[in-house]
Amino acid sequence: MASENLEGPFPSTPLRHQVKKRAYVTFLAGDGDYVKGVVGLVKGLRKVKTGYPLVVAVLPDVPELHRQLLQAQGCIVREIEPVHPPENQVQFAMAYYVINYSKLRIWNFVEYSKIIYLDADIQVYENIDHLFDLPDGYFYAVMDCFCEKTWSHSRQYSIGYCQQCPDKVAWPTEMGSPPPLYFNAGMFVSEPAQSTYSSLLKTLRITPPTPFAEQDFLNMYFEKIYKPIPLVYNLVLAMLWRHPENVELEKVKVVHYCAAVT
Ligand SMILES: O=c1ccn([C@@H]2O[C@H](COP(=O)(O)OP(=O)(O)O)[C@@H](O)[C@H]2O)c(=O)[nH]1
Ligand SMILES: OC[C@H]1O[C@H](O[C@@H]2[C@@H](O)[C@H](O)[C@@H](O)[C@H](O)[C@@H]2O)[C@H](O)[C@@H](O)[C@H]1O
Repeated sequence: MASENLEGPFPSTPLRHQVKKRAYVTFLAGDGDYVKGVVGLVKGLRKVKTGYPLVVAVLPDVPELHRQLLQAQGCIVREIEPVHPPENQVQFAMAYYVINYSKLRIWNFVEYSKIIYLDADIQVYENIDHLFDLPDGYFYAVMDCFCEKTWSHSRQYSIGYCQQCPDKVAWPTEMGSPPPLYFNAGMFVSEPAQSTYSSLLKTLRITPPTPFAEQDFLNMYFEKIYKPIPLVYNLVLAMLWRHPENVELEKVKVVHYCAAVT
């Protein structure tokens, strides 16, 4: 007997009566070790007794064996097509990050009313399901840090300014307004919607790539509705040595083992 589809939505149910669901989402590309990160992520979410599934958005190059491994761990595996930045301009983004534009596909997961996105190099140590109850209509994420060498291309880095300690080196008035608050795109809370998804892709087509690829793009796109949440929800490791005064380790719920340090 075919396994019963318990996932829904069920075609016979009129849309207005379908219960919109919530899910954690991560992104997986290639046949390398990131799949181990996803296994660690789903085990961590299970250990903290989350009430929601983990959906893994996989690019076509993720091997069947890795997909089966993730399904065996209870993940919902959904194949997505890559998203490419505007033609012939990809050189403006750091090559390592271009693959991450494909994260934009998750706004098309419209069977979910709200998602919490987590990179595969993230581990969850305490339950964060309550973030799903944050007010709708905003984009929630943790502020990033500009002090790593990966930021050496930026004005912030050149003058030693960081939003994590805005009083240490003040933004010079002669350089105009300080940059808007900037989030790390390895963890965020957002609401998939067809309108948002279409607008993201349409806007991307006319937006030249920049060093941090989709992270820069998402910061620009969601700037007006971005709401910072405490760093306990996405402790980027570099914060430990760049801004230890901002870290209360015993309160940290989510740790992000960013590329620059792994
Ligand atoms: O080859 C890759 C590169 C990236 N990713 C996914 O994209 C996320 C962001 O990339 P990365 O972790 O390298 O960025 P970081 O936060 O470390 O700068 C990863 O966590 C994975 O979920 C992937 O699956 N395969
Ligand atoms: O494609 C751009 C990426 O930008 C972010 O990673 C960066 C950022 O955190 C910098 O501030 C660090 O200096 C750097 O090491 C780190 O790789 C996101 O975590 C990742 O998911 C992805 O969006």
